[in-house]
Amino acid sequence: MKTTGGTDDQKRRAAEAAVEAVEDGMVVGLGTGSTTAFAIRAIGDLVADGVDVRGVPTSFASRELARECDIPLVDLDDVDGIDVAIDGADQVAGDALVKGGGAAHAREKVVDAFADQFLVVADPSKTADVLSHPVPVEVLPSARTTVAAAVSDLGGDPTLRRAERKDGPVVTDNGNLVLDCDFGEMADPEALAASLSALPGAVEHGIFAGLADVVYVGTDDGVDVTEL
Ligand SMILES: O=C[C@H](O)[C@H](O)[C@H](O)COP(=O)(O)O
Repeated sequence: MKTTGGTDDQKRRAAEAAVEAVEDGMVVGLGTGSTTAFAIRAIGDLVADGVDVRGVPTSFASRELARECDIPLVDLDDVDGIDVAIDGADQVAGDALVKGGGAAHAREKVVDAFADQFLVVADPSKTADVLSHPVPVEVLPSARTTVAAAVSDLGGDPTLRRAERKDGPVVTDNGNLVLDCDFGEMADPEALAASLSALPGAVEHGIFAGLADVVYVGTDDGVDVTEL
């Protein structure tokens, strides 16, 4: 699993604070990543204590971890709604996020946007005044070059994400490729998000603008909570 600049204690504090919002009978969206992993483990502890929670995983990795933690799982098709989704971020600036460092952002966006409450868990290395983290864009394999050209036209610098332990590209859980697109500082993330969403062959991008309800940032001695 990808690691980031924050410490495990910071991530755990943020995750455990967010899990306090999980109540008996809830359907919970299970995000992806090293920070959310602490939340999934804490939800597993609730389940072990007899709390009735059903999880909707956002990736192969979150499904696997939730299974290890004996969290009952359901598909999105099987539920009328999601009460709370808990998910990490690669960068947070106000109510806008960049996600997809683990290439899970397409399914994450479906689950996080559908939830009544989307709780973001992060550490201080993720916070910024303005988003500048490269934006992952999941693309159909056949659209790699056309989307890359369109991203360049939008002022971005696209790089095909390569696997670390395989000679070739990262392939998402949906069988697609990822272009990491560096736009520098994004003055208007919502407008950029709309432009990326309009590109033929771009399945989903990692800008989550206006979706989060609460951001929990774990620090060395507590948690900073921002309600949006
Ligand atoms: O695709 C992965 C997700 O969007 C993650 O939630 C994001 O990359 C943050 O992961 P981490 O908590 O490991 O920094």
